[in-house]
Amino acid sequence: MSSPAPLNVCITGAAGQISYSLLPLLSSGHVFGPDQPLNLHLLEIPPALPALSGVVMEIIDGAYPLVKSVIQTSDPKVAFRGAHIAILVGAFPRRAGMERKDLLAKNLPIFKAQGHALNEVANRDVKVVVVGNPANTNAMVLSHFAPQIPPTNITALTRLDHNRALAQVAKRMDVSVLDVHDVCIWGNHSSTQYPDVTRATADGKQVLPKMGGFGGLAEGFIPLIQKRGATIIQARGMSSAMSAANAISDHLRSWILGDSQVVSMAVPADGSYGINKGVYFSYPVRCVGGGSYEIVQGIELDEFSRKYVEATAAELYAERAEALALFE
Ligand SMILES: NC(=O)c1ccc[n+]([C@@H]2O[C@H](COP(=O)([O-])OP(=O)(O)OC[C@H]3O[C@@H](n4cnc5c(N)ncnc54)[C@H](O)[C@@H]3O)[C@@H](O)[C@H]2O)c1
Ligand SMILES: O=C(O)C[C@H](O)C(=O)O
Repeated sequence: MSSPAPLNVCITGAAGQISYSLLPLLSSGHVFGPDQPLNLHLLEIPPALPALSGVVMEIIDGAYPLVKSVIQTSDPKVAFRGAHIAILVGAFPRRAGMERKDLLAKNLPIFKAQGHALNEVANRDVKVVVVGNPANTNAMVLSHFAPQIPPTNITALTRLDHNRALAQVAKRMDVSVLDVHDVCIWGNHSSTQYPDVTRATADGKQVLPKMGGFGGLAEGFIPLIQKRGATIIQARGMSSAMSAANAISDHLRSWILGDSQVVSMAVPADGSYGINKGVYFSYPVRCVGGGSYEIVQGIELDEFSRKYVEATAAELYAERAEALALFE
Protein backbone atom coordinates (compact mmCIF):
# COMPACT_ATOMS: atom_id res chain seq x y z
CA MET A 1 0.00 0.00 0.00
CA SER A 2 1.39 3.45 -0.89
CA SER A 3 1.91 5.91 1.97
CA PRO A 4 -0.15 9.13 2.15
CA ALA A 5 1.19 12.40 0.72
CA PRO A 6 3.47 14.22 3.20
CA LEU A 7 1.93 16.78 5.54
CA ASN A 8 3.68 20.15 5.52
CA VAL A 9 4.15 21.03 9.19
CA CYS A 10 5.42 24.51 10.03
CA ILE A 11 6.87 25.29 13.47
CA THR A 12 7.82 28.82 14.48
CA GLY A 13 10.34 29.40 17.27
CA ALA A 14 11.86 26.16 16.06
CA ALA A 15 15.18 26.60 17.87
CA GLY A 16 13.43 27.22 21.20
CA GLN A 17 12.92 24.88 24.11
CA ILE A 18 9.33 23.78 23.38
CA SER A 19 10.23 22.94 19.81
CA TYR A 20 13.18 20.87 21.02
CA SER A 21 10.77 18.63 22.93
CA LEU A 22 8.12 18.69 20.19
CA LEU A 23 10.23 17.76 17.16
CA PRO A 24 10.88 14.16 18.30
CA LEU A 25 7.15 13.65 18.96
CA LEU A 26 6.28 14.89 15.47
CA SER A 27 9.13 13.14 13.71
CA SER A 28 8.48 9.74 15.26
CA GLY A 29 4.83 9.65 14.14
CA HIS A 30 3.42 10.10 17.64
CA VAL A 31 1.23 13.04 16.56
CA PHE A 32 -0.10 12.26 13.08
CA GLY A 33 0.36 8.51 13.07
CA PRO A 34 3.09 6.02 12.19
CA ASP A 35 2.34 6.07 8.44
CA GLN A 36 2.12 9.81 7.91
CA PRO A 37 5.22 11.35 6.25
CA LEU A 38 6.09 14.96 7.03
CA ASN A 39 7.91 17.91 5.51
CA LEU A 40 9.14 20.09 8.38
CA HIS A 41 9.17 23.84 7.76
CA LEU A 42 11.14 25.51 10.57
CA LEU A 43 10.97 29.26 11.15
CA GLU A 44 13.30 31.30 13.36
CA ILE A 45 14.49 34.87 13.66
CA PRO A 46 17.89 35.47 11.99
CA PRO A 47 19.98 35.45 15.22
CA ALA A 48 18.64 31.98 16.07
CA LEU A 49 19.38 30.43 12.65
CA PRO A 50 22.80 29.04 13.72
CA ALA A 51 21.15 27.28 16.67
CA LEU A 52 18.38 26.06 14.36
CA SER A 53 20.98 24.51 12.04
CA GLY A 54 22.17 22.43 15.01
CA VAL A 55 18.60 21.29 15.72
CA VAL A 56 18.24 20.30 12.07
CA MET A 57 21.45 18.23 12.29
CA GLU A 58 19.87 16.43 15.23
CA ILE A 59 16.68 15.75 13.26
CA ILE A 60 18.82 14.27 10.48
CA ASP A 61 20.78 12.22 13.02
CA GLY A 62 17.49 10.95 14.41
CA ALA A 63 17.12 9.03 11.11
CA TYR A 64 13.33 9.36 11.23
CA PRO A 65 11.82 7.48 8.27
CA LEU A 66 8.74 9.76 8.27
CA VAL A 67 10.70 13.02 7.84
CA LYS A 68 10.94 13.58 4.09
CA SER A 69 12.46 17.07 4.11
CA VAL A 70 13.39 19.94 6.41
CA ILE A 71 13.34 23.65 5.52
CA GLN A 72 15.05 26.16 7.84
CA THR A 73 14.32 29.80 7.22
CA SER A 74 13.72 33.23 8.74
CA ASP A 75 11.18 34.14 6.05
CA PRO A 76 7.56 33.46 7.14
CA LYS A 77 6.47 33.18 3.49
CA VAL A 78 8.95 30.36 2.91
CA ALA A 79 7.99 28.64 6.16
CA PHE A 80 4.20 28.87 5.69
CA ARG A 81 4.15 28.05 1.96
CA GLY A 82 1.73 25.15 1.46
CA ALA A 83 1.50 24.53 5.24
CA HIS A 84 -1.19 22.03 6.26
CA ILE A 85 -0.37 22.45 9.96
CA ALA A 86 1.15 25.54 11.62
CA ILE A 87 2.40 25.43 15.21
CA LEU A 88 3.10 28.99 16.32
CA VAL A 89 5.47 28.76 19.25
CA GLY A 90 7.80 31.68 18.52
CA ALA A 91 6.92 34.79 20.49
CA PHE A 92 8.58 37.55 22.43
CA PRO A 93 8.98 36.33 26.02
CA ARG A 94 7.82 38.30 29.04
CA ARG A 95 10.76 40.02 30.76
CA ALA A 96 10.95 41.28 34.34
CA GLY A 97 8.85 44.39 34.84
CA MET A 98 6.81 43.90 31.65
CA GLU A 99 3.05 44.36 31.80
CA ARG A 100 0.66 42.32 29.67
CA LYS A 101 0.18 45.42 27.51
CA ASP A 102 3.94 45.52 26.80
CA LEU A 103 3.86 41.83 25.86
CA LEU A 104 0.93 42.44 23.50
CA ALA A 105 2.79 45.37 21.92
CA LYS A 106 5.87 43.18 21.33
CA ASN A 107 3.89 40.25 19.93
CA LEU A 108 1.40 42.09 17.78
CA PRO A 109 3.85 42.79 14.92
CA ILE A 110 4.95 39.13 14.96
CA PHE A 111 1.42 37.73 14.70
CA LYS A 112 0.38 40.43 12.24
CA ALA A 113 3.26 39.55 9.88
CA GLN A 114 2.66 35.83 10.31
CA GLY A 115 -1.08 36.32 9.69
CA HIS A 116 -0.32 38.09 6.40
CA ALA A 117 2.10 35.33 5.35
CA LEU A 118 -0.30 32.50 6.30
CA ASN A 119 -3.06 34.26 4.41
CA GLU A 120 -0.94 34.50 1.31
CA VAL A 121 0.87 31.19 1.08
CA ALA A 122 -0.53 28.52 3.44
CA ASN A 123 -2.79 25.69 2.34
CA ARG A 124 -6.37 27.09 2.38
CA ASP A 125 -7.37 24.47 4.95
CA VAL A 126 -4.32 24.97 7.21
CA LYS A 127 -4.89 24.06 10.86
CA VAL A 128 -3.14 26.44 13.26
CA VAL A 129 -2.35 26.15 16.95
CA VAL A 130 -1.00 29.25 18.69
CA VAL A 131 1.24 28.51 21.67
CA GLY A 132 3.24 31.72 22.16
CA ASN A 133 1.78 33.89 24.93
CA PRO A 134 -0.61 35.62 25.32
CA ALA A 135 -1.86 32.69 23.25
CA ASN A 136 -5.60 33.45 23.01
CA THR A 137 -5.08 37.07 22.00
CA ASN A 138 -2.21 36.23 19.64
CA ALA A 139 -4.64 33.84 17.91
CA MET A 140 -7.21 36.64 17.64
CA VAL A 141 -4.58 38.96 16.09
CA LEU A 142 -3.42 36.25 13.68
CA SER A 143 -6.98 35.57 12.54
CA HIS A 144 -7.64 39.28 12.00
CA PHE A 145 -4.66 39.50 9.61
CA ALA A 146 -5.42 36.19 7.86
CA PRO A 147 -8.98 36.77 6.60
CA GLN A 148 -8.77 33.95 4.02
CA ILE A 149 -8.16 31.35 6.72
CA PRO A 150 -11.43 30.28 8.41
CA PRO A 151 -11.23 31.58 12.03
CA THR A 152 -12.24 28.13 13.27
CA ASN A 153 -9.05 26.71 11.69
CA ILE A 154 -7.07 28.85 14.15
CA THR A 155 -6.89 27.67 17.77
CA ALA A 156 -4.84 28.44 20.88
CA LEU A 157 -3.36 25.89 23.25
CA THR A 158 -5.12 25.22 26.56
CA ARG A 159 -4.54 21.47 26.47
CA LEU A 160 -1.61 21.90 28.85
CA ASP A 161 -3.99 23.36 31.45
CA HIS A 162 -6.46 20.55 30.69
CA ASN A 163 -3.75 17.91 31.21
CA ARG A 164 -2.63 19.60 34.41
CA ALA A 165 -6.19 19.45 35.71
CA LEU A 166 -6.61 15.78 34.69
CA ALA A 167 -3.37 14.82 36.43
CA GLN A 168 -4.26 16.62 39.67
CA VAL A 169 -7.73 15.04 39.80
CA ALA A 170 -6.27 11.58 39.13
CA LYS A 171 -3.70 12.07 41.89
CA ARG A 172 -6.26 13.26 44.43
CA MET A 173 -8.74 10.50 43.55
CA ASP A 174 -5.98 7.87 43.33
CA VAL A 175 -7.03 6.67 39.87
CA SER A 176 -5.44 6.59 36.44
CA VAL A 177 -5.80 9.74 34.30
CA LEU A 178 -7.58 7.48 31.84
CA ASP A 179 -10.42 7.06 34.34
CA VAL A 180 -11.01 10.82 34.76
CA HIS A 181 -13.69 12.33 32.51
CA ASP A 182 -15.44 15.66 31.91
CA VAL A 183 -12.68 17.98 33.06
CA CYS A 184 -12.38 21.19 31.02
CA ILE A 185 -10.71 24.59 30.86
CA TRP A 186 -12.77 27.71 30.20
CA GLY A 187 -11.37 31.01 28.95
CA ASN A 188 -7.87 32.41 28.79
CA HIS A 189 -4.53 30.60 29.02
CA SER A 190 -3.64 32.79 31.98
CA SER A 191 -4.13 32.93 35.72
CA THR A 192 -7.85 33.73 35.22
CA GLN A 193 -8.56 30.45 33.41
CA TYR A 194 -11.28 28.31 34.99
CA PRO A 195 -10.30 24.65 35.38
CA ASP A 196 -13.75 23.12 35.79
CA VAL A 197 -14.18 19.78 37.56
CA THR A 198 -17.71 20.37 38.85
CA ARG A 199 -19.13 17.65 36.57
CA ALA A 200 -15.96 15.51 36.45
CA THR A 201 -15.96 11.86 37.37
CA ALA A 202 -13.18 9.49 38.39
CA ASP A 203 -13.86 5.79 38.01
CA GLY A 204 -17.50 6.76 37.42
CA LYS A 205 -17.85 8.72 40.71
CA GLN A 206 -18.32 12.49 41.06
CA VAL A 207 -15.02 14.09 42.15
CA LEU A 208 -16.49 17.29 43.64
CA PRO A 209 -17.28 15.94 47.14
CA LYS A 210 -13.85 14.32 47.44
CA MET A 211 -12.13 17.54 46.35
CA GLY A 212 -13.63 19.54 49.19
CA GLY A 213 -16.70 20.85 47.39
CA PHE A 214 -16.75 24.37 45.98
CA GLY A 215 -14.73 25.74 48.94
CA GLY A 216 -11.99 23.17 48.44
CA LEU A 217 -11.82 23.92 44.71
CA ALA A 218 -11.64 27.68 45.28
CA GLU A 219 -8.84 27.41 47.82
CA GLY A 220 -6.80 24.52 46.50
CA PHE A 221 -7.32 22.99 43.09
CA ILE A 222 -8.29 26.05 41.02
CA PRO A 223 -5.39 28.34 42.04
CA LEU A 224 -2.96 25.43 41.74
CA ILE A 225 -3.88 24.96 38.06
CA GLN A 226 -4.13 28.69 37.37
CA LYS A 227 -0.62 29.30 38.74
CA ARG A 228 1.04 26.08 37.58
CA GLY A 229 2.93 27.78 34.74
CA ALA A 230 4.35 30.40 37.12
CA THR A 231 5.26 27.73 39.69
CA ILE A 232 7.23 25.82 37.04
CA ILE A 233 9.02 29.01 35.94
CA GLN A 234 9.99 29.63 39.55
CA ALA A 235 11.32 26.09 39.96
CA ARG A 236 13.06 25.69 36.60
CA GLY A 237 14.02 29.25 35.83
CA MET A 238 12.36 28.64 32.45
CA SER A 239 8.80 27.99 31.40
CA SER A 240 7.37 24.53 30.90
CA ALA A 241 8.60 22.91 27.71
CA MET A 242 8.31 19.11 27.88
CA SER A 243 4.73 19.23 29.13
CA ALA A 244 3.90 22.04 26.67
CA ALA A 245 5.23 19.96 23.76
CA ASN A 246 3.24 16.96 24.98
CA ALA A 247 0.10 19.13 25.14
CA ILE A 248 0.66 20.42 21.58
CA SER A 249 0.99 16.82 20.47
CA ASP A 250 -2.27 15.89 22.26
CA HIS A 251 -4.08 18.97 20.86
CA LEU A 252 -3.12 18.18 17.26
CA ARG A 253 -3.72 14.45 17.52
CA SER A 254 -7.21 14.99 18.96
CA TRP A 255 -8.04 17.66 16.38
CA ILE A 256 -6.75 15.87 13.31
CA LEU A 257 -7.41 12.22 14.18
CA GLY A 258 -10.41 12.65 16.52
CA ASP A 259 -10.86 11.83 20.21
CA SER A 260 -13.52 9.96 22.15
CA GLN A 261 -12.96 12.27 25.17
CA VAL A 262 -14.08 15.87 25.58
CA VAL A 263 -10.92 18.01 25.49
CA SER A 264 -10.17 21.75 25.85
CA MET A 265 -9.19 24.08 23.03
CA ALA A 266 -9.28 27.87 22.70
CA VAL A 267 -11.43 28.53 19.63
CA PRO A 268 -13.35 31.55 18.29
CA ALA A 269 -16.18 32.39 20.69
CA ASP A 270 -19.48 31.97 18.84
CA GLY A 271 -21.80 33.20 21.60
CA SER A 272 -21.86 29.82 23.33
CA TYR A 273 -22.24 30.20 27.11
CA GLY A 274 -22.77 33.94 26.71
CA ILE A 275 -19.21 34.69 25.54
CA ASN A 276 -19.05 37.55 23.05
CA LYS A 277 -17.71 36.90 19.58
CA GLY A 278 -14.29 38.40 18.83
CA VAL A 279 -12.15 36.53 21.37
CA TYR A 280 -10.53 33.10 21.35
CA PHE A 281 -12.02 31.31 24.34
CA SER A 282 -11.17 27.89 25.73
CA TYR A 283 -14.22 25.62 25.71
CA PRO A 284 -14.85 21.94 26.17
CA VAL A 285 -14.81 20.58 22.61
CA ARG A 286 -15.53 17.29 20.92
CA CYS A 287 -13.06 16.44 18.14
CA VAL A 288 -14.89 14.34 15.63
CA GLY A 289 -11.89 13.58 13.38
CA GLY A 290 -10.79 14.88 10.01
CA GLY A 291 -9.87 18.25 11.52
CA SER A 292 -13.38 19.08 12.78
CA TYR A 293 -14.44 19.98 16.30
CA GLU A 294 -17.59 21.23 17.96
CA ILE A 295 -18.05 23.19 21.18
CA VAL A 296 -19.90 21.01 23.69
CA GLN A 297 -23.37 22.51 24.20
CA GLY A 298 -25.94 22.21 26.95
CA ILE A 299 -23.73 22.36 30.03
CA GLU A 300 -25.64 23.93 32.95
CA LEU A 301 -23.11 26.27 34.54
CA ASP A 302 -23.79 26.70 38.28
CA GLU A 303 -23.35 30.08 39.95
CA PHE A 304 -19.85 29.18 41.19
CA SER A 305 -18.64 28.28 37.69
CA ARG A 306 -20.42 31.20 36.01
CA LYS A 307 -18.47 33.67 38.19
CA TYR A 308 -15.12 32.22 37.06
CA VAL A 309 -16.21 32.04 33.41
CA GLU A 310 -17.25 35.69 33.48
CA ALA A 311 -13.94 36.76 35.08
CA THR A 312 -11.79 35.06 32.45
CA ALA A 313 -14.04 36.39 29.65
CA ALA A 314 -13.63 39.93 31.05
CA GLU A 315 -9.84 39.53 30.90
CA LEU A 316 -10.03 38.42 27.27
CA TYR A 317 -12.29 41.33 26.30
CA ALA A 318 -9.73 43.70 27.92
CA GLU A 319 -6.83 42.04 26.05
CA ARG A 320 -8.79 42.32 22.82
CA ALA A 321 -9.42 46.03 23.42
CA GLU A 322 -5.71 46.58 24.15
CA ALA A 323 -4.73 44.72 20.98
CA LEU A 324 -7.28 46.56 18.82
CA ALA A 325 -5.92 49.90 20.09
CA LEU A 326 -2.49 48.79 18.85
CA PHE A 327 -3.86 47.96 15.36
CA GLU A 328 -4.16 51.69 14.56
N1 LIG B 1 -0.01 28.01 25.65
C1 LIG B 1 0.75 27.28 26.47
O1 LIG B 1 0.25 26.33 27.11
C2 LIG B 1 2.21 27.57 26.65
C3 LIG B 1 2.98 26.71 27.46
C4 LIG B 1 4.34 26.97 27.60
C5 LIG B 1 4.92 28.07 26.98
N2 LIG B 1 4.14 28.88 26.22
C6 LIG B 1 4.71 30.03 25.50
O2 LIG B 1 5.37 29.52 24.33
C7 LIG B 1 6.34 30.46 23.89
C8 LIG B 1 7.64 29.76 23.55
O3 LIG B 1 8.18 29.13 24.68
P1 LIG B 1 9.64 28.47 24.62
O4 LIG B 1 9.89 27.97 25.99
O5 LIG B 1 9.82 27.56 23.47
O6 LIG B 1 10.52 29.81 24.42
P2 LIG B 1 11.98 29.93 23.84
O7 LIG B 1 12.40 31.34 24.15
O8 LIG B 1 12.85 28.79 24.27
O9 LIG B 1 11.77 29.79 22.27
C9 LIG B 1 11.06 30.73 21.53
C10 LIG B 1 11.75 30.83 20.19
O10 LIG B 1 10.94 31.68 19.37
C11 LIG B 1 11.82 32.38 18.54
N3 LIG B 1 11.13 33.55 17.99
C12 LIG B 1 10.91 34.76 18.56
N4 LIG B 1 10.27 35.57 17.71
C13 LIG B 1 10.06 34.85 16.57
C14 LIG B 1 9.46 35.14 15.32
N5 LIG B 1 8.97 36.36 15.06
N6 LIG B 1 9.42 34.18 14.38
C15 LIG B 1 9.95 32.95 14.64
N7 LIG B 1 10.54 32.63 15.79
C16 LIG B 1 10.59 33.56 16.75
C17 LIG B 1 13.01 32.73 19.44
O11 LIG B 1 14.18 33.01 18.69
C18 LIG B 1 13.15 31.43 20.26
O12 LIG B 1 14.07 30.53 19.68
C19 LIG B 1 6.43 31.51 25.00
O13 LIG B 1 5.61 32.61 24.63
C20 LIG B 1 5.80 30.80 26.20
O14 LIG B 1 5.27 31.70 27.15
C21 LIG B 1 2.81 28.67 26.05
O1 LIG C 1 2.79 30.38 32.51
C1 LIG C 1 3.59 30.70 31.64
O2 LIG C 1 3.94 31.89 31.45
C2 LIG C 1 4.21 29.63 30.77
C3 LIG C 1 3.21 28.76 30.12
O3 LIG C 1 2.19 29.46 29.50
C4 LIG C 1 2.68 27.69 31.04
O4 LIG C 1 1.46 27.63 31.25
O5 LIG C 1 3.49 26.89 31.54
